[in-house]
Amino acid sequence: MSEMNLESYPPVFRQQSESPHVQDQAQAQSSDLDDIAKESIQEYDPIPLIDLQCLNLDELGEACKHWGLFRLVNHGIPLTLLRQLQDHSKKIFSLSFESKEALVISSPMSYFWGTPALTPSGDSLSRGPQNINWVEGFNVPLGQLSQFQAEDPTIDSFRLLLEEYGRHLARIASTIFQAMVNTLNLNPEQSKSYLSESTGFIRVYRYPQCFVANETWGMEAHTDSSVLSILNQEQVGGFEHFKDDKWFQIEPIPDTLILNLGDMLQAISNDEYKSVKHRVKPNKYGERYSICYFVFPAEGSVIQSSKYKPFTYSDFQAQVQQDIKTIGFKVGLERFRFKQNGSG
Ligand SMILES: O=C(O)CCC(=O)C(=O)O
Ligand SMILES: [Fe+2]
Repeated sequence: MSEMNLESYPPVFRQQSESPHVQDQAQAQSSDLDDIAKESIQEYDPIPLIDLQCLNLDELGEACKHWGLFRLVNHGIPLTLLRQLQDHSKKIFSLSFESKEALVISSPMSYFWGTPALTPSGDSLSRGPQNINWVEGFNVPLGQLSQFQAEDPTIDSFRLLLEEYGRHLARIASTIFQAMVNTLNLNPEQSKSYLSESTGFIRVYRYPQCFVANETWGMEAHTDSSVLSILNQEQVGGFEHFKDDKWFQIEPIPDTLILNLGDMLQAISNDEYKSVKHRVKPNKYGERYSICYFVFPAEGSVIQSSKYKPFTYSDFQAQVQQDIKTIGFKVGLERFRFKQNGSG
């Protein structure tokens, strides 16, 4: 078992054994989890591989249509940058819980735990204790980073690494999106506003070691609201995707990226491509780290689709936030789908 630095964990995650408090929370969730766990397949699924240096549009189209995600290689991010960012993230997560809270005060970044659902300003959306997700993270709106100079050297070098990483991710997302516009035969002019680099943000996550790993989620099943999401998971796996009514694990392969299609892309593609359902399993034996990038349509850009009422990403986000607050979960695209005619 790895050594734990409990002081660095948000208090809710500090139990070293199954305390009654955690058991209560876990029991509230367990019937849901039991249902899902039964379907879970404990084997790795070889997801499609896409080479960014020689993009094959047919393979890209197939991966988007049938999988909703793929592994990206030859992405052009210097491995030293990736390592530095991973090492720096670990260092920051190992600080005490209180220091992490203090670190982001008066910065555009926010620190959160227990849920990945945040308000547009980066605060956790309040949720009941029964759906605590075993995760903590930093939310980093890339567009606001350059105006911000931190006095604290730890956070300032973190900022510089994130900015550089963000530029690479923006390049990768634009290249892939452009290729998708071609495979889908979308109007290139209209599609320009469907992906805006300035909307990009990064989430750096740590999934604390978890002693009730069979009874809770690192991150519960969801689809991303983005156009595209690009993630890097370190050695400890736990990322799973849903395909053909089954859950599959995705093997962590160092230096590769996983690209997920989000809800906005599903709408833009008239449901030709699907946003992929995924989740993260917590780990009993060690901590898991991941770095995820999300990118969205330009502010005010109206998504025109044959399947959905015209809407902007802000309309979508407002609806998601309202649903999480009122009914406890995201309904997503179904809120915007045209009603079908007839009785069928
Ligand atoms: O941590 C991961 O690997 C996935 C995170 C994720 O799915 C999300 O932030 O939407
Ligand atoms: Fe996600």
